[in-house]
Amino acid sequence: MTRILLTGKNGQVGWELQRSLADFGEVVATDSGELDLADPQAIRRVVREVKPDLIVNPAAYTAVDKAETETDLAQAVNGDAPGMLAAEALRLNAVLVHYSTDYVFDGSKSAPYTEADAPNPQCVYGRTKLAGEQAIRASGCKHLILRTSWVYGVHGGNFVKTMLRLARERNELRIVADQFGAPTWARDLAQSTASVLQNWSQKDWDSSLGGLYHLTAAGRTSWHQYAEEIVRLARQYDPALASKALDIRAIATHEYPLPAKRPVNSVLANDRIRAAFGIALPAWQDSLAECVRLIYQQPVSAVPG
Ligand SMILES: NC(=O)C1=CN([C@@H]2O[C@H](COP(=O)(O)OP(=O)(O)OC[C@H]3O[C@@H](n4cnc5c(N)ncnc54)[C@H](OP(=O)(O)O)[C@@H]3O)[C@@H](O)[C@H]2O)C=CC1
Ligand SMILES: Cc1cn([C@H]2C[C@H](O)[C@@H](COP(=O)(O)OP(=O)(O)O[C@H]3O[C@@H](C)C(=O)[C@@H](O)[C@H]3O)O2)c(=O)[nH]c1=O
Ligand SMILES: [Mg+2]
Repeated sequence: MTRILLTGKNGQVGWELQRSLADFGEVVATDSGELDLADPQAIRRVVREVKPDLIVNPAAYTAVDKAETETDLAQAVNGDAPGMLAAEALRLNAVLVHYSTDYVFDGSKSAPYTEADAPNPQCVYGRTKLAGEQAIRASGCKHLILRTSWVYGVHGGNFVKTMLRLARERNELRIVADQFGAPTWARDLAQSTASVLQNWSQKDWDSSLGGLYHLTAAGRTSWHQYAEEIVRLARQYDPALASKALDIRAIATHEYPLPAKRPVNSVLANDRIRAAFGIALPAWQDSLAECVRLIYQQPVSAVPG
């Protein structure tokens, strides 16, 4: 039986992984109280106690704007902890699965980014996430780094839930229309992580299959077009929204100033993971429709607003 140490069990992806990984092995799921990734001693102690065959690390410091000022904590969790998990994985001959972000790119490329494109992060969050990737690669442990983008889900905070709340509260939304990416459902990520592991284990963890992969929903959109689709879907389920006149205005990035700079284009090409493991995620609109349906299926108290 495979023993799996999971970090960040209450995050969007961590929550979904608790279920998806259960088919693959025995999951020891931890939150930041049980395993504080800002504490190197705790990392060593917990990994040595659990003695996993597999470490799956969706935990991260994900507050993109706050990271601009809380730089040390972001670096500890995103930049340093992955290297320590990797060093412990190497000692145990365990496999490390880690998640990274489209925000490692500067966004100046117009075509989708491949794994071979040079990262050039423009914000602290992106820089610390890149440091985490590099530490894992340098460790020599067997690993997968899955770079994804614009993650949303039923569980946890995300852009979808923010839009559902704002759509109720306001008559006008102002959303940037000049940044492009691929909104990716946490459940799709968790399920494909489990499929990749299943597939890789059947190939006896062939080292040549490890490394860096882009894994996002298919297609591309802007935050503005994404917001329009979220509201369109929500109108089917929310009587208060169904007939409400709502102006969803397209604005430019400079009209919505934020501390952290985001990439203009961060669409990721998924060819490599499809070739290696036969994995391809659905179009972003299809998964979004399913997720919005599930959000409204929750008890009323769980629906934002
Ligand atoms: N969200 C997104 O849009 C994207 C995310 N990613 C990456 O995907 C992965 C999963 O993201 P997502 O699920 O959205 O993240 P969330 O923000 O939903 O969850 C992050 C989790 O990390 C945990 N965490 C934060 N600090 C610590 C700490 N010091 N020690 C232990 N755990 C900690 C949090 O736990 P607690 O609440 O207990 O603090 C939380 O459960 C991350 O690596 C992220 O960088 C990549 C692209 C897009
Ligand atoms: C709430 C809001 C946001 N926006 C803009 C700001 C920003 O450019 C864009 C997205 O805003 P958010 O702050 O929700 O998203 P952001 O925190 O930038 O999301 C990122 O999170 C990290 C963790 C990642 O790894 C990235 O892939 C990405 O998902 O939408 C508006 O234009 N109007 C609004 O009302
Ligand atoms: Mg955010």
